[in-house]
Amino acid sequence: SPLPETVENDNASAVTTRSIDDTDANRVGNELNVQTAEDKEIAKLIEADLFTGSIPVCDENSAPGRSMVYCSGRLLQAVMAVKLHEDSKTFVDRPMKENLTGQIVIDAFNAKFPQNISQLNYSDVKAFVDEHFDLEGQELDICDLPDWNPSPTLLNLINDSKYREFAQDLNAIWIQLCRKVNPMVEHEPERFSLFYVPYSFVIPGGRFREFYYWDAYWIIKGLLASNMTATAKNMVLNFAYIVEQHGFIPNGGRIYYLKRSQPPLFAPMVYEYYEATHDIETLRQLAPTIEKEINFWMQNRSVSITVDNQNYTMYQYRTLANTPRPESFREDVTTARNVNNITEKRKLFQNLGSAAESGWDFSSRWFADGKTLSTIQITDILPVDLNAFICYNMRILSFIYGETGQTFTSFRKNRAIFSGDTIKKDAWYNSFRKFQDDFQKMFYVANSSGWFDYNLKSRSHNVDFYLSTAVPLFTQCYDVLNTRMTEGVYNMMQKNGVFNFAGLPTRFVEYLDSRNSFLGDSRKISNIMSNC
Ligand SMILES: OC[C@H]1O[C@H](O[C@H]2O[C@H](CO)[C@@H](O)[C@H](O)[C@H]2O)[C@H](O)[C@@H](O)[C@@H]1O
Repeated sequence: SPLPETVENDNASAVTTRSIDDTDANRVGNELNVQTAEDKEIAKLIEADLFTGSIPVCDENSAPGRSMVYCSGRLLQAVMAVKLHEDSKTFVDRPMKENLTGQIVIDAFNAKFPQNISQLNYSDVKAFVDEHFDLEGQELDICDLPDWNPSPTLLNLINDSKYREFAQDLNAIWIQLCRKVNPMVEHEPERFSLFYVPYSFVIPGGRFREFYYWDAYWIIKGLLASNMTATAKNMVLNFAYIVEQHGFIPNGGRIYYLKRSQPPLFAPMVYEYYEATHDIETLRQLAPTIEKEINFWMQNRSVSITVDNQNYTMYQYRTLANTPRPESFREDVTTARNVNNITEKRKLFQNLGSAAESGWDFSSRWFADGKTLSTIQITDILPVDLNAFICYNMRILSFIYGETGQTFTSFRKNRAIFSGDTIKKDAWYNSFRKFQDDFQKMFYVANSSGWFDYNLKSRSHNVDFYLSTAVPLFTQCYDVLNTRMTEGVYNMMQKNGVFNFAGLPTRFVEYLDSRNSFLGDSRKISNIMSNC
């Protein structure tokens, strides 16, 4: 049966009353040292060789000196087998103590514990980890947001008192969520799973102590509404720094996210920032980095398919990593408990990681049977939302090059010869127009009046309602003059009862496993809808 992920502490308000290193419930783990029959079974599954011949979530190339601690290996397995912490993420967020490196810690661990992982006990592993690791989150400093204002003008102008108070409450949360990476992470990266970034930023909060890629888009929109343009700029510059370091933006700010991203919203972030500030210098500086980021998706997440004799290039959430996610290691191994074949197990781990890349995590949208997590098959799916975001990126890139673009360089045979940015503006616009047409043919199902995911195996659309159907409206990946179509989409949503709630449902389904389920964390997608 599907195993819900740990969700406690998973919201920003959880941080309002505690300090950064007071991570309460996560500390408990298996403290009573009582191993149930199920714990023993899981420990056996965890000790199996899940790494030889696999693609781990990070390795010595991408995370030298610490991949063997945070991404794979016996210590990670031992911590998960004894259930050291209630939340698997806690361990992989703990820095190694001063003067230690991954190799030193692993050598010490292997010397002390040569026996099988499933024979280890909680107290011994806990003593070892406490001796070699600091508490989670200690490498992040709490910071001040110099552009924070307790009473931003724009928010005070909201007429409806409930919305106004809500916006003001939200504004008050920013100061609690400011983090800056401690300089020791830059100087001794081998001790940490955290990435160094140069500027302060706003985190989602709770167990999410680091930056998250797609969260940052909505955080930045909120900051801009609070007139915090300097903080918004810092966040955008951090992402640019990350793209220059890694060639893409990982899911979140830690090395165990190095093999997957999240919905591509870097260009939209910069666009929002530019619309609010008209800071053309920053736009000019960031344009090549934005292009680099979108090229990551084009080179690593595209798929060519032929439908009705027409060739298409579309995009997928699809990590290559095929080992359990370190921050959800126990959970992933448990999900795969009934899968014995190692190839099938790896396929399942790859699908779990790919679902995490979608930002929706474990939506029934990805399940072959619509209800069971272990039937997850996202790598067989072309998702509407991702492709609509790619479409948006192309359009924004054309816009950016239009803004930053100069003039022509010379006249030749009475024709102006354009160079650089102006050519890029046209090239990206042409890509956008072509993709917009292909997108429409690929995803729009006229009988169901909406855009729906396409399954590459069954070669059919999933016409169940999901709020992802609204993303093309937001990114305008359709012919905006076709009002009959957009009215049709609106009526389809109304018929489905989508507007009968205070928020918008992500999906109508009983399977409530994850954060992004029905009326759970539909906040991001709801915001998309309210912007249409
Ligand atoms: O630890 C489990 C998963 O947690 C993250 O996903 C959820 O939180 C993110 C931060 O708020 C959010 O961006 C995402 O939409 C949520 O589903 C993380 O992003 C996952 O990769 C991770 O496996």
